[in-house]
Amino acid sequence: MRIVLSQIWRLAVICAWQPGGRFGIALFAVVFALGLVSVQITVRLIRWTNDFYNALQRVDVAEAINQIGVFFLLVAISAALHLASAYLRKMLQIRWRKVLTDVMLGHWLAGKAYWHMRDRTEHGLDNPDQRIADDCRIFVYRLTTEALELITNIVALVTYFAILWNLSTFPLSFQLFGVDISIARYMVWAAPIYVAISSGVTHWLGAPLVPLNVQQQKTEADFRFALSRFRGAGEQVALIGGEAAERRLFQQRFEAIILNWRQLMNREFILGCFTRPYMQTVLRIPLFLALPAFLAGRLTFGGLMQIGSAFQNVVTTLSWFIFSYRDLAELASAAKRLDNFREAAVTASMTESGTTRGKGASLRLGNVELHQPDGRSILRIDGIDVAPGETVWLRGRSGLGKTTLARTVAGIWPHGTGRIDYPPGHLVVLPQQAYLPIGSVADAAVYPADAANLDHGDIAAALTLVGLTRLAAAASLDADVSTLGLSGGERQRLVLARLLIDRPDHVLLDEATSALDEEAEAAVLSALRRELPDATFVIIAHREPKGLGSVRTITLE
Ligand SMILES: Nc1ncnc2c1ncn2[C@@H]1O[C@H](COP(=O)(O)OP(=O)(O)OP(=O)(O)O)[C@@H](O)[C@H]1O
Repeated sequence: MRIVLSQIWRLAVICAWQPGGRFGIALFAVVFALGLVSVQITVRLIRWTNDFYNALQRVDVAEAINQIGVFFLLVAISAALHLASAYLRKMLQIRWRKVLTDVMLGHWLAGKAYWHMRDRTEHGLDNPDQRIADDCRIFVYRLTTEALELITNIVALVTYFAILWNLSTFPLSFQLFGVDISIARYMVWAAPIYVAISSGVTHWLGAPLVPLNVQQQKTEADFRFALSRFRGAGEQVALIGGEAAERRLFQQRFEAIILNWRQLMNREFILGCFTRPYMQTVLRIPLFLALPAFLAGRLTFGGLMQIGSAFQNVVTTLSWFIFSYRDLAELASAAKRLDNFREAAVTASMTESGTTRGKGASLRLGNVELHQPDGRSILRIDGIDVAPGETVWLRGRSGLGKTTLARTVAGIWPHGTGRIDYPPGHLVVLPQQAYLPIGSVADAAVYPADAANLDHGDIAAALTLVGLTRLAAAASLDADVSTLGLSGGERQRLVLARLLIDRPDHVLLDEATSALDEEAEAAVLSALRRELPDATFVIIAHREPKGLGSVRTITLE
């Protein structure tokens, strides 16, 4: 329980204290104040019950009509308060959700945490996209709703209790085994005892809902991930005829949803067997309890209805925990997943590389040894020195560790030892898989820069130089790149065009031209060399790169 509360607290502090979130505190306060006014309206309604029913008992028509007017006025104020409160609460929710989402995105992207966490599927770390999109929404919605209700209910409780205390002046007197027993103000004591026992039972029955909710979110996300991954790999699956295998996977993942869903619905059913009858009895029990006093003539009819109404308010306010158990369970599970995710992202963003990185006159690797995450050795390099402006071809058998070396030079592979020195200037590493972002051809050609800040004439010229003349036309630059059906080679050319716009000082290409035929590769590489005459080129490839002038070959073993 303490852990859950501290998780909720940490996330709530993020929502409220980050820039942009503080105005939310003011909104929270206003909604809370509206809640207090609503409590006063309810108090007035309790008094109205007395006035109205006593008027009925006296058959006082004028007073009864007057009270009906008062009733409509109170209802109108109550409705206005409710609408204003709901509106402001939604403003608060979207504001805090934005803050929380921004913070989570920041943690995920900082220090390339998203990359270090990519294979982690422990509790709360799976499907980070869902953590950010869904859990931030659920958490903020539940937090604002439940926290406001909790605070308002505490204040309301004190108010209703005071009313009940003042009204319950009569004792309950009965005989037990010949002994006279009299319980003063028994209506006041009955309410909390009744609710305390019921809350205990609710918690006992509902506790398994928290882990079941966590698991439900996970299974849903796993299913959605399988579907979206399939969508992205449509061509490969279609070519190989993998529909049946994919279907099996979808079914497996959906079975997991069903399995957990059944447990969840059983548990909710068990809990409902208690809370549902409870909700209905709560409204009747006060009348039964106050009946002895009414029958003994200690209460008027209006007094009976008034005390019933006050008791009902105390019990329903105290019962907030019981009625909200399912929502509180959802809040707790969203907080748990988000807090675990946040912690893991912060830790991942601080992942330290085993290799020492420094500055030097050339790109120099000294005694570099690369490992797999479990510590097994991949590749050892005694020394490689690449002078600025030089062109080097790194070759080695498949699976030797060339891509891992490229990742190490790029600074994202942490498992290794040794030292790497970097010359002054800007280094760009391009992998074999050409990544095209969501957006236009121009966006893809300048990624990660913003196409809006660049001259489209320069972008068109770069595309022409890498052989993508058909994309260089103004209309094509604005076309959605995902709709063009670009071939593997065209995608690689598009990515290589970025070098002509970005103009880095040092370039490391990890099989970034592997989808081009030799002639096309030579044409693109010679265009790159011509346009970037002073740049260093390190090419990882299985065949010798042509078009770059004199090339030094280093064979890795
Ligand atoms: N994230 C990872 N976790 C565990 N092992 C990994 C990981 N990435 C790479 N490896 C292992 O490291 C070894 C080297 O892989 P790498 O991709 O660097 O080879 P490569 O020389 O680029 O191969 P190829 O020429 O086939 O592209 C392989 O045995 C691979 O399985």
